[in-house]
Amino acid sequence: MTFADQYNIEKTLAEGCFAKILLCRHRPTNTTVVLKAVHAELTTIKEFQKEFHYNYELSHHHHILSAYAVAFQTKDYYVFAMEHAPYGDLASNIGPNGLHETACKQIAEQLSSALGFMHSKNLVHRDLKIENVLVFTPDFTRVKLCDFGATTKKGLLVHKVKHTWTSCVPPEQLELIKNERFQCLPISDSWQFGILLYNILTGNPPWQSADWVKDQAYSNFMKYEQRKTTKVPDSFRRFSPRLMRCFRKYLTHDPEDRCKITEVVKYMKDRWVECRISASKSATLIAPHHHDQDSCIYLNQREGRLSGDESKLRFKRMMSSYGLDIPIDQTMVRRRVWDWLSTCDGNFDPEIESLHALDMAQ
Ligand SMILES: Nc1ncnc2c1ncn2[C@@H]1O[C@H](COP(=O)(O)OP(=O)(O)OP(=O)(O)O)[C@@H](O)[C@H]1O
Repeated sequence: MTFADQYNIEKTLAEGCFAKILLCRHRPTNTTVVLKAVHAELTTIKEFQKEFHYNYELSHHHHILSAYAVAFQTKDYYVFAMEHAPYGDLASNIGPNGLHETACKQIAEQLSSALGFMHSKNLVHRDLKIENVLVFTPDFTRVKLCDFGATTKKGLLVHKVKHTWTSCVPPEQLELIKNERFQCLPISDSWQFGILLYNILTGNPPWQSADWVKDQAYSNFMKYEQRKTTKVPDSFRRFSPRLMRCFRKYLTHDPEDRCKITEVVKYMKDRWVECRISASKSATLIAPHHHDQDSCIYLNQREGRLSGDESKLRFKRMMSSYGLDIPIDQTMVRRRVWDWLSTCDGNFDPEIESLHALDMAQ
């Protein structure tokens, strides 16, 4: 058939090398659907049927994208229909500094449930990344796993997934030579889950590739994970010891030691991100006693990407959003910030902290 027989194409949501994702209105039922149109030249009908079949059969899980019982072929495409995710994918929802801890916990819980369900059916997703998680509510209380193009039965021999980020490839697969096949196992999803968790918490993957020879960030983490050093890698220093324990289990270099996908549920009641103020060399760790995580601020972040002027501007904007408008009475500001910080932590000692950030506002 042709698209025009039954569908009005309203928008192209995404277009990759292999497929187009189209937002459409199905005229006979007047419903909005998304059509995944896979280039017939670039895939086999068997591969298309496999993706559609897995997606459709897994659809009844609350956190797996629903595919409808609709598949057809046009001149150029194999097509199947699915529900529309109104807020797009996770990649387009994460800012440069990642998401709030509460949102990350919700996402982690939902995805571990979806992947745990797949693993219970002896299926491995194999392409878990932020682009393959769709958002249904703006507060992330409903997200769903999508793209079952690489999904494979546990134990089958497979090639590496093509067209994915190197940061998502588990170390045991990086080490393979070209075209070498390996056994498909659920622990590769566990690895990708660990990477995704870091990615949503910080806005970036933890390293470029899990190659301990070429990638310093990975090599640092691997030494820590294998207890060759107690030094927490810089890029993980914002996390609590409990979350570090969890990361160690997901991102273990040796696949045999890697945890099951659902391990993360054991860490839901723990604090994940610690509140650090690294304004001076004697940076104090401030762990608020209450659970209002919005009160966590990172002043003068080590990884800060802003130039001095941008930081000043941003800081001024932040102060004015708290009612401290410019021109600022610095003594007054300092006193109010001290007061606020001491309510966060009884141990806070204003003598020790220089709060360099305040000087930036001057
Ligand atoms: N049902 C949907 N609702 C809204 N957006 C969607 C939907 N399905 C897919 N998308 C968007 O389209 C993008 C690509 O979808 P999908 O991963 O299924 O295609 P793909 O060609 O297999 O991609 P790739 O091979 O690059 O992983 C998603 O990252 C998402 O942004």
